[in-house]
Amino acid sequence: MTNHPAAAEAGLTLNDVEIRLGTRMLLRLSAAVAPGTALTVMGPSGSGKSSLLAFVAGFLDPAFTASGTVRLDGETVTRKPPNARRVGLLFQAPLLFPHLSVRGNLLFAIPSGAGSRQERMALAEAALEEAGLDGLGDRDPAALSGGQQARVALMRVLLSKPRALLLDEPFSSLDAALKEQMRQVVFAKARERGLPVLLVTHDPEDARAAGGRIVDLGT
Ligand SMILES: Nc1ncnc2c1ncn2[C@@H]1O[C@H](COP(=O)(O)OP(=O)(O)OP(=O)(O)O)[C@@H](O)[C@H]1O
Repeated sequence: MTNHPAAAEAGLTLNDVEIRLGTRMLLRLSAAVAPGTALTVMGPSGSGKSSLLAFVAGFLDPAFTASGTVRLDGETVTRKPPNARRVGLLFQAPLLFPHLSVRGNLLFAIPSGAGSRQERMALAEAALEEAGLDGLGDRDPAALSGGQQARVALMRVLLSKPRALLLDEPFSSLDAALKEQMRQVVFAKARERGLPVLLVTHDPEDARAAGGRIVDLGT
């Protein structure tokens, strides 16, 4: 059997990533995040956590200078535009489109070319069911609870078939019980789908739930 180099490098790889703001070195990081595992990045406010996610996703503000490489499943994407990278982002707020129904939000995420309209509808329905949201497809996102909105946001990002999940304080707006529930759901689904996760958080409980390595930019 041939040992294909790309296969040996499944997941998200950061090589010698350096991000500077003017003359200030914000961060230096090399890491390999295997499919279904997580890397948690912690550190004080202003240490560059969100900038790291922006660099990996391809939309780092030009105020920063960055070097190093980002690889996804062996493909170097450092110079590719965000849409060609196929990474999925989840932020503190669910950021659902308010003018689309819940189903519309899910359909919007499905890559073009993912089958007929009927097949796409079936994917959206399956996602609603998987998230325990059956029967809520016609609602406006604003008519859902915070926990339900968070689950729509998660299913929307998973339907986009990302090669990695980038999470920026994804649970911080949820109350304690929901927070724990969403942690379980998000990391279980990432493991199930074999997605590498890059998590930025202030909360050690998020890091615990994610498992895997923790990098502290403050030390
Ligand atoms: N567009 C920008 N132009 C100039 N400076 C910026 C810009 N965005 C962020 N910064 C600065 O860059 C530094 C790193 O910001 P970043 O948001 O990456 O930190 P962070 O660790 O995610 O912080 P927090 O935990 O508060 O979200 C901060 O000093 C911030 O003020």
